[in-house]
Amino acid sequence: MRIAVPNKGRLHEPTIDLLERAGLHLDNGAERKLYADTVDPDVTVLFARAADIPEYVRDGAAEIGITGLDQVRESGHRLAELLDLGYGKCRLVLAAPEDGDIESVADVSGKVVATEFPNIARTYFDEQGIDAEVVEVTGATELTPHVEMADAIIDITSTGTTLRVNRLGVVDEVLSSSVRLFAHPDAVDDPKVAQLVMALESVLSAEGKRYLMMNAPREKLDDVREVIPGLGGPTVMDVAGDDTVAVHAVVNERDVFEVVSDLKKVGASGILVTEIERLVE
Ligand SMILES: Nc1ncnc2c1ncn2[C@@H]1O[C@H](COP(=O)(O)OP(=O)(O)OP(=O)(O)O)[C@@H](O)[C@H]1O
Ligand SMILES: O=P(O)(O)OC[C@H]1O[C@H](OP(=O)(O)OP(=O)(O)O)[C@H](O)[C@@H]1O
Ligand SMILES: [Mg+2]
Repeated sequence: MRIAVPNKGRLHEPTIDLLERAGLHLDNGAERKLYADTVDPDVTVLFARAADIPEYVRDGAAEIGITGLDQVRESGHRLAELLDLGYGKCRLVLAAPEDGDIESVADVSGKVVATEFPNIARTYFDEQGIDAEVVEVTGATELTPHVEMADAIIDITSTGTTLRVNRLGVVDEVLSSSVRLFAHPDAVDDPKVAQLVMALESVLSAEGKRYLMMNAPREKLDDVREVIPGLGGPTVMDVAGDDTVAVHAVVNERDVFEVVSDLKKVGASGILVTEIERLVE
C-alpha cells in the first residue's frame, strides 16, 4: 500500500508526526526523498505536493492520500474520505477590500475574483447564480485587489492576520477545511487500509486524554468512582494482602487538574498522571 503525504510546507511535519505516533515509523533516509519505506514492509510513503495528492490517489499511484479537503475539492476527483485528521484547519473565504463596495456575494456579479482555487470558485459562483470572472494565481492572492488585478479574492484564512494586514474583509465562507485521510474508491475495503485507519483513529482518540493511576483505601472506592468523570468506569485491582486497591482511569486532560485534587481529598495516594500514545476503542 502506498500513502501519498505532503512533501513540504505546513502539512508535512504534522503528517509525518501522526504516522509515527500511529506506529508507522518511516525509515530514515536523506532529506528531500521522494518516498520512504516503513516498519511495515507492505506500506510505502510517497512525498508529493499537497495539491497533487488527490491526483496521485485518483490515478492509483497511491491507494491512500493525506491532504487538505480544499485540495481534494479543487481537484474535482471523487475520492473516499475516511478520517478527519483535525489539523490544517482553515477556511476558504470570499474576501474584498474593507473600504470597497462589495458587501455580499451578489455584489461580485460582473467583477473579477482572483484565487488559487479556480474550480472551487467557479462551482461556488455557479451555485449562487453569480456571474463573476475567475482569475487563477498561484500565491500572494491577497495582493491582487491592491493592484487592480481583481475586485475580490477567494483564499485561505486561519488566524485572519493576512486578510487584516491587507485590509480585506470576509464576505462569505466558501469551504471549511482540514486535513483528511482519503482513499481510492477501490481501496476502501482493503484490510491494510482498515489497519491504517484503526491505527490513526487510536492516535486521535488518545489526544487530549490522560491516564490516571492511584492507590485508594478499599472503603473509599465509591468516593473515588464519583470523582472520576465519564469515559467508562475505572479499572480496579486488588493490591495483595492489603485494604488498598489500585485504580486506573482515562480522563480528559482538561479535567485532570480538578480530578487530582478531588482524588486527594477522598483519600487516594500515589497518583500518577501519564500521557496516552494510542487508545483503541
Ligand atoms: N494558514 C493556514 N492555516 C491552516 N491550514 C492552511 C493554511 N494555509 C494552507 N493550509 C492548508 O495547507 C494546505 C497546503 O497549503 P500550501 O499548498 O499553501 O502549502 P504550504 O504549507 O503553505 O507551503 P507553500 O505554500 O510554501 O508551498 C492547504 O491546501 C490547506 O489545506
Ligand atoms: O489567516 P492567516 O493565519 O494569516 O493564514 C492565511 C494565509 O496562510 C496561507 O498562506 P501561506 O502562509 O501558506 O503562504 P503561501 O501564500 O506562500 O502559501 C494562505 O494562503 C493565506 O495567505
Ligand atoms: Mg501556503
